Amino acid sequence: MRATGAAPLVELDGVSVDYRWGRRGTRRAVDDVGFRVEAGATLGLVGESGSGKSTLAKALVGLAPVAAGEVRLDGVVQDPAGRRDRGFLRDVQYVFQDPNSSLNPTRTVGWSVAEPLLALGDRDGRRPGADGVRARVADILARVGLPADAATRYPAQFSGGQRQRIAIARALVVAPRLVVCDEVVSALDLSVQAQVLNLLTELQRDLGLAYLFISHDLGVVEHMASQVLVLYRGRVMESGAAVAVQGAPAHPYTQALLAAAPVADPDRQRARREARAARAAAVRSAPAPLGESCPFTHRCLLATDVCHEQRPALRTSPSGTQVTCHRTEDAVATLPPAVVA
Ligand SMILES: Nc1ncnc2c1ncn2[C@@H]1O[C@H](COP(=O)(O)OP(=O)(O)OP(=O)(O)O)[C@@H](O)[C@H]1O
Repeated sequence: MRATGAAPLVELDGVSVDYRWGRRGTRRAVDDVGFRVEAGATLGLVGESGSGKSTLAKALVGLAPVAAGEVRLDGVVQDPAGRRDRGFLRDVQYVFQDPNSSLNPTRTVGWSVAEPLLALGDRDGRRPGADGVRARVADILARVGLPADAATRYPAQFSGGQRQRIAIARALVVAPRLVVCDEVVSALDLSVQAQVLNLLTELQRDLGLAYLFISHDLGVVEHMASQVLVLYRGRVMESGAAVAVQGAPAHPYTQALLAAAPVADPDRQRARREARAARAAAVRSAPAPLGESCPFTHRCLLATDVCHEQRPALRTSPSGTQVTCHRTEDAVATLPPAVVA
């Protein structure tokens, strides 16, 4: 492991993740993606289901193995196989879409919130005594807006929004510096979503937290993040300041996401047909690799031969974002007024 000077809090550089596919094959879920998150800042990760958002975040925290590239915390390169030391696990916490995945239904809320503190200890590596743990749990539950007696009750006695607050408290009890928020409001009603988003904003202001904020909804991401990274099929489509990506999207995929227009996906239809054929032959094989083309080609109204033949490099778009698109000049020129406004 090595440290580099004046490093960002978290940095991923050219990260790829492969999952096992069939007996011997692998499937690339994230392909050469990089980003950085500075202390106290929020980076939004956006893309439709299956675009690799969670996989990328899991590569950060060591839950998905890194096949290529580097994950760094404070400039220190992390183990590609996923081992993380206690310091990392305190510094970087993960909140999932479903709070039930981190809350034990048979244990009190106080127990679930205290557990990471007991497992990881304080910053000095020591476990606080019983009184210290109780005080910390009470403080953190109050911070997330739960009543004082919440610690003695069970998860089932709370609403979905309150359970997500408990999951956030559980992440915060070890005083992390960055919290991965993975679709944390997707399962909540709209009014409860707004309350939880406001809570996250307040916590960031009060505690100086950084967030990696994951959502399929560009509107929600823009509300939370100053910087945005748009993923599709494991690759970066566009990145930049949230206002620029939202206000003048320079990639046809970002434009489609914003317009929320249902776009036919021949890629998926083809993949389904191939899967059916493979099942029929009782042979499992990896899907055709993306190869040297733009992965959005088959859904893109602007695609030409070059899009099928050459993988677009990351470059600056006319609207100032970073984009991987051969046709970005035309994409920006043809922005519908509703998107530009
Ligand atoms: N453990 C796994 N083994 C094999 N393939 C996986 C695994 N986890 C995810 N994948 C595949 O990797 C790709 C990216 O999945 P990922 O969950 O990262 O996407 P996502 O953008 O977070 O989508 P969602 O919002 O639906 O979770 C998908 O094709 C998915 O099927």
